Amino acid sequence: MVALSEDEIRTAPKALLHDHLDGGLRPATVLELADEIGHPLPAADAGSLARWFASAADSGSLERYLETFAHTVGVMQTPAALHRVARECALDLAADGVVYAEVRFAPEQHLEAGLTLDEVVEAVVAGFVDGAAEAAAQGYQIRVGTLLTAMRHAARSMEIAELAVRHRDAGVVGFDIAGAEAGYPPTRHLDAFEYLQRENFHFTIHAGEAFGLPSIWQALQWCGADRLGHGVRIVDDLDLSDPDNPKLGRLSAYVRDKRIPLELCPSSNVQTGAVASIAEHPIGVLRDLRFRVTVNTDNRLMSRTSMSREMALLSEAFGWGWADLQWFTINAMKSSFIPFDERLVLINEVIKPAYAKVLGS
Ligand SMILES: O=c1[nH]cnc2c1ncn2[C@@H]1O[C@H](CO)[C@@H](O)[C@H]1O
Ligand SMILES: [Zn+2]
Repeated sequence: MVALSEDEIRTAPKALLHDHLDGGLRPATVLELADEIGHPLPAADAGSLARWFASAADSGSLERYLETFAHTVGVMQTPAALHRVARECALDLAADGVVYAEVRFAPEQHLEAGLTLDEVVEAVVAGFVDGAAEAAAQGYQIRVGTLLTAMRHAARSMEIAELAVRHRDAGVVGFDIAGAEAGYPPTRHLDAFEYLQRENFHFTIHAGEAFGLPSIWQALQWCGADRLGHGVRIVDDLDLSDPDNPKLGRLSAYVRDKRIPLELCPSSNVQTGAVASIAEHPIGVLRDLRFRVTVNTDNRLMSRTSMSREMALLSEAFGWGWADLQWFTINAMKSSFIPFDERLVLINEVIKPAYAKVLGS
């Protein structure tokens, strides 16, 4: 089968659950914002800056990959800058054919110029709303939900969880923890997760990316995560020695039985060394075993990618076609943090009719 191209995939509706606001800036915007505040950058034009982000992030280590965020977070410190980045994010995702996106960022990293946590959230949510409205005027439909992230090495998760709940009726649909995984287990933030559960709120946890099964187990069985950010190391709990008879361990069986969504991010995993190549990415076996797999971008700037590109890479590596892409898209919608009836509208009125056309039925 001929692989689907990025251009073909761009025309189909897609849903994205794992995308970092501070990992998706346009290179030209980083340059302009840095210029305004005198933030020193490692490159002087948009082309070289784009290459710098990609190659610096290509380090094989999550810790070194994360160092590149100093140059995006550094220029996102005012309401105007936050609004601009969020607005452009909505526009860029919409132009890529993304109809539903949950975009995350860590408010605690945007306080350097004196903003309050609430002001940071308000600027970002307003940027998403304005970007989505502009996209609609250009003929692209997109809905963007905001996830608030707490940094796992820091100690503000309870405050950020309360911030998320405070803004739940104004665009914030979930909570997350991110940052270096090794040495910072999810249980460090147990009070925040228990609070969110009492509030009937939704959260995902970055787990099973740079560290393995214990992190996934804690995220689910101690913290009660609704989804796993990455979760790719769940393959360590599969016995694939007999290809005709794959065996699931207790944890991987639980993840599959409970339909726990895996927010897989193929290109990001190759850059941080979590997997060797797209072709060897466990998404192939996880999809075959019918885990609740979703495809995501993680950081479009650092990976020079988009939803269409991630799906094109997978189509090429695994021979996947429109039916597979529809399955990933519906999986993502089913796993989203917006209300059930709103998910159904997107699935039945936007996603299924568009795929029915390309599938020729
Ligand atoms: O793949 C990842 N794993 C863990 N942390 C990440 C990843 N990508 C980005 N961030 C972290 O999340 C923060 C908020 O968006 C970013 O500033 C970055 O430090
Ligand atoms: Zn991430």
